Amino acid sequence: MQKQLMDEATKAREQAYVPYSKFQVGAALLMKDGSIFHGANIENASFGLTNCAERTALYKAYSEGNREVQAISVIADTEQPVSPCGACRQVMMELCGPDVTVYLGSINGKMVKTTVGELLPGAFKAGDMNE
Ligand SMILES: O=c1ccn([C@H]2C[C@H](O)[C@@H](CO)O2)c(=O)[nH]1
Ligand SMILES: [Zn+2]
Repeated sequence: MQKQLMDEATKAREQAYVPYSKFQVGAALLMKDGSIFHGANIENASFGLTNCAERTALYKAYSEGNREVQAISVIADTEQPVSPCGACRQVMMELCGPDVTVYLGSINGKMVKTTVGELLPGAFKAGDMNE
């Protein structure tokens, strides 16, 4: 299962639009109904507008009306398994919750299995806001 989901993320990575960093990242979501969503990083000349692979995949799934994420995989050309940025960790927490499995990989074959909660302990949540 994890190998298959990593393969899906590897496929997604090919669609990265990365004229600035040349750093391709792919993500894949396995939904509870068995369907797969793909995401790649999409950069912009205004660098801050860049969207990471993880958020691309999550926004695609939500936009298509599928909110039931079972597992996430992310892959890039890194020495160690790729580490999602803070923004993606925050979005994963809100859209998936802490218990969803996350597979982080490198194209060199290294992989770690973690969870959204482990990636963002002490996350800020909607319930933290006072009325
Ligand atoms: O987990 C990560 C880390 C980085 N990036 C992208 C953002 C940018 O396009 C490039 C360099 O930061 O990699 C992702 O998509 N996901
Ligand atoms: Zn990110």
